[in-house]
Amino acid sequence: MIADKFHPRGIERLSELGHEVLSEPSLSAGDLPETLAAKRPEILIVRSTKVTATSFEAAEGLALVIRAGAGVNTIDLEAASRLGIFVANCPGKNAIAVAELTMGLMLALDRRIPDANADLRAGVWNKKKYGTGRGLYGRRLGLVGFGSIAREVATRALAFGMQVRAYSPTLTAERADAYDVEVAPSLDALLGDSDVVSVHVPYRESTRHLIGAPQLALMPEGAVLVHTARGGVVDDRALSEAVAAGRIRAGLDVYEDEPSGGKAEFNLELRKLEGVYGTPHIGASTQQAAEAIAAEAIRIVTSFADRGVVPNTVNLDDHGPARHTLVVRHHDRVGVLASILDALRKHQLNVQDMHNVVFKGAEGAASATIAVENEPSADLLDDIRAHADVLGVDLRTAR
Ligand SMILES: NC(=O)C1=CN([C@@H]2O[C@H](COP(=O)(O)OP(=O)(O)OC[C@H]3O[C@@H](n4cnc5c(N)ncnc54)[C@H](O)[C@@H]3O)[C@@H](O)[C@H]2O)C=CC1
Ligand SMILES: O=C(O)CCC(=O)C(=O)O
Repeated sequence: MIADKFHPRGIERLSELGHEVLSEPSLSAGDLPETLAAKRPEILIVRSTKVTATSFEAAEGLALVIRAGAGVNTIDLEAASRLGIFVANCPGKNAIAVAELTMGLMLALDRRIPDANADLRAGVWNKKKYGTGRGLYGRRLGLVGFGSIAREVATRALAFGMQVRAYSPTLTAERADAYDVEVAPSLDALLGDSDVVSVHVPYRESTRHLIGAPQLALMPEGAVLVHTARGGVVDDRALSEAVAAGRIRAGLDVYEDEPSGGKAEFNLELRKLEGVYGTPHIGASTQQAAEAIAAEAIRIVTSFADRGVVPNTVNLDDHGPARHTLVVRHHDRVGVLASILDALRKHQLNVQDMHNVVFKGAEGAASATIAVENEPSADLLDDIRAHADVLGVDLRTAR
């Protein structure tokens, strides 16, 4: 079931691949639980439609939710994990589109293109007022976050001759170097030393109001904030005050309280300020991005439907508590794995992760790698070794 707008060719392709596709482009988050309960899809694809705990609880048979985009803050990941439902996204596939809009907002702010155009449409030639842009060349751009989108912005800003610095808690000098970008020592240092700040971090509890009044106060007089990440990362009220005071200007694609549908009334005061240029969350909305997102969503559906493997999962405990891994080499015969698991059960050892590979050749041997929650005892290792079809057992422990 696709509970949002999706590329028509993507829908066709899913049908060609033999999937029964139910397209519900105008379904609201409120209607989702009932529709999921009635239609019982195995896979749900969403864009902006919120998937709440109520939806997950109503969706019997649902195994996978695909976010046809990057941010997953509209999906209740805890509820999904509690019910054993995979959630995957399409990372990086709309990054170029967002980077292009970011550059558009930067240029629009510098040359005041929207106002100049509005005046021109109204029959006013005002070269005097609009011929005052400072130019982007040589200006300092500060990127908050350095993921897929920020890197695409960096490439484009460097081509404009800007000096680019970035702050992310995980950014190393080596990685920044590869992109000709400098690392800022802290968010505060970046904000205090940039002519343009562009925000590219996900929304989470820890990034809520990452840019609030104290951070905005650090930005130099006349600086510009571009925000295409997610409503809530910037404190819109504090931003309103800073812009209304004439200290900074802003280019925005996302807002704290924005409609999730395609068309709605939107009366946020912030959008009326002269120092703000805004777009209605269209960062990802190019044909190219829609095609790339649809292709990635189809890849995920195919992998899951054919092999049960979900690429790009965002709710798996990848670095789970398992420190101990058993590597059991065994004859590739029916029942051997069941016997190994039986031994683990007898010793009350919980499996965290498991996979089995088969060696090439006629006399089949295989190897099972089993990550377990607690340290296996010597008795357990002996029990497994005692099995006639077990060729060897090793215990690996992460340091
Ligand atoms: N306007 C639009 O239409 C779109 C908006 N987005 C938003 O942009 C966000 C970023 O997208 P990507 O670059 O693709 O994600 P990404 O996951 O590739 O990069 C996120 C970056 O943020 C950094 N980060 C996390 N917490 C941070 C913090 N407290 N301070 C500084 N850096 C921090 C991470 O280290 C990483 O470098 C998405 O989560 C989504 O909310 C994404 C696509 C379209
Ligand atoms: O699908 C959209 O238009 C929103 C894209 C977005 O915000 C994201 O990918 O995180």
